[in-house]
Amino acid sequence: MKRSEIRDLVRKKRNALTQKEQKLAAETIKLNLSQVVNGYKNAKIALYLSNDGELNTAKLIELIQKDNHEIYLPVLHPFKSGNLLFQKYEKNSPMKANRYGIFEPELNCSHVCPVSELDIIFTPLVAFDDSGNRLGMGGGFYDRTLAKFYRENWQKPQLIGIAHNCQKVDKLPIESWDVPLKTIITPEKLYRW
Ligand SMILES: Nc1nc2c(c(=O)[nH]1)N(C=O)[C@@H](CNc1ccc(C(=O)N[C@@H](CCC(=O)O)C(=O)O)cc1)CN2
Ligand SMILES: Nc1ncnc2c1ncn2[C@@H]1O[C@H](COP(=O)(O)OP(=O)(O)OP(=O)(O)O)[C@@H](O)[C@H]1O
Repeated sequence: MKRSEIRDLVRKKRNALTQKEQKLAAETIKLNLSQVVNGYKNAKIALYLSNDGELNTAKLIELIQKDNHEIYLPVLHPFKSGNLLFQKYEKNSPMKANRYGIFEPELNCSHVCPVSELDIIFTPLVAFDDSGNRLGMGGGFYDRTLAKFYRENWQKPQLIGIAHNCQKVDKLPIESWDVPLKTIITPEKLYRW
């Protein structure tokens, strides 16, 4: 199957999850989330606001904030097209919908954190495979933003994918620019490669 076909198929699957299934997934994944965040103190953690049937991250963000970590959200880069910035998110941060209808903090350069200073980036994904390869929404945003940091034994930030169990496929066709993940959490399992 082509990447675009897998993307369409898995997006349909996750959008077909019922509200009850979504709620259960968001509750169940908390344990695996705690496993990967445990050990960090006052960390800088990038997450994202869910869209398109993604596992709902609202409660996960609250959980992480309660533990005294700082939360950062992706903001579409205003002039470096296809790249992301990560900006601090607090309860009262002014927000606006981006061109995909996803809410992001209103750009304020003094609240932007360089990628190299983030401890963890939780990435959204559409599909993942047995080897930790990741397929996203097709914008190349995370791949482009992380490309300059990616090398063997890269330690920080730790990249962790979040997905529903139904987003796993056997094998993804990979491209040279794909940044693989070493950790993915689903409600069912914590994958490490
Ligand atoms: N929750 C969340 N936030 C995220 C991402 C994500 O995958 N999930 N992104 C991860 O990179 C970036 C946004 N990337 C996105 C890329 C495409 C579409 C999308 O809905 N595409 C439409 C076509 C829209 C159009 O071009 O007008 C579609 O495919 O139906 C959404 C987000 C940054 N923020
Ligand atoms: N490091 C990079 N440099 C330049 N172009 C890139 C880079 N990474 C990805 N792209 C471009 O972005 C486009 C989309 O890539 P791809 O389909 O892999 O995105 P994705 O992983 O699904 O999306 P995302 O990372 O936003 O979740 C491709 O046309 C690719 O050429």
